[in-house]
Amino acid sequence: MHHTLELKILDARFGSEWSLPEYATPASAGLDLRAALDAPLTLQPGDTALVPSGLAIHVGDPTLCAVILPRSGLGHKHGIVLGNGTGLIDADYQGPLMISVWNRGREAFTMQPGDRIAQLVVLPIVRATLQVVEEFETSARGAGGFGHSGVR
Ligand SMILES: O=c1ccn([C@H]2C[C@H](O)[C@@H](COP(=O)(O)OP(=O)(O)OP(=O)(O)O)O2)c(=O)[nH]1
Ligand SMILES: [Mg+2]
Repeated sequence: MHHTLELKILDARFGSEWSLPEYATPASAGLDLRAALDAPLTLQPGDTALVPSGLAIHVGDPTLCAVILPRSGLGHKHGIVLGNGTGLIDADYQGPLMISVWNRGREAFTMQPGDRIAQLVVLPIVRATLQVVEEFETSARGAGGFGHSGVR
């Protein structure tokens, strides 16, 4: 599936110092987002900062959304993940794309302006109509959950 994503450049360093987000390989799902910072920013363990991406996107199509996800290497090796777990970008959002960066690790971490700190993924969305019922049709799982089937 392909979508043309409208993008506004909010930070003039894109196009000169920094390249725009791009897919690293022909089958990559994520577009890396940069920290559009004016100066290096150090996050102490446990700290969170709302970092501008320097970009705005308009997904437009209500059957799509975008999500901001951690980068694996930063998340696993340095504990740099997202303060909101996953950032959900609604298809009608047109404001600045912001990245909530959380240092869940045990050591301070410094971001430099332009560092690729998270990634953007465009996903299909099913919008549901809620239908109130008294009973559900019986399913194989029923109400079992939260590990009720054990680990082996
Ligand atoms: O990591 C994120 C998460 C959200 N957003 C923007 C896009 C999204 O469409 C909007 C609202 O996000 P969400 O609905 O998750 O936050 P909320 O706390 O419910 O705010 P609102 O009351 O504006 O919906 O904020 C970002 O820029 N970065
Ligand atoms: Mg909301």
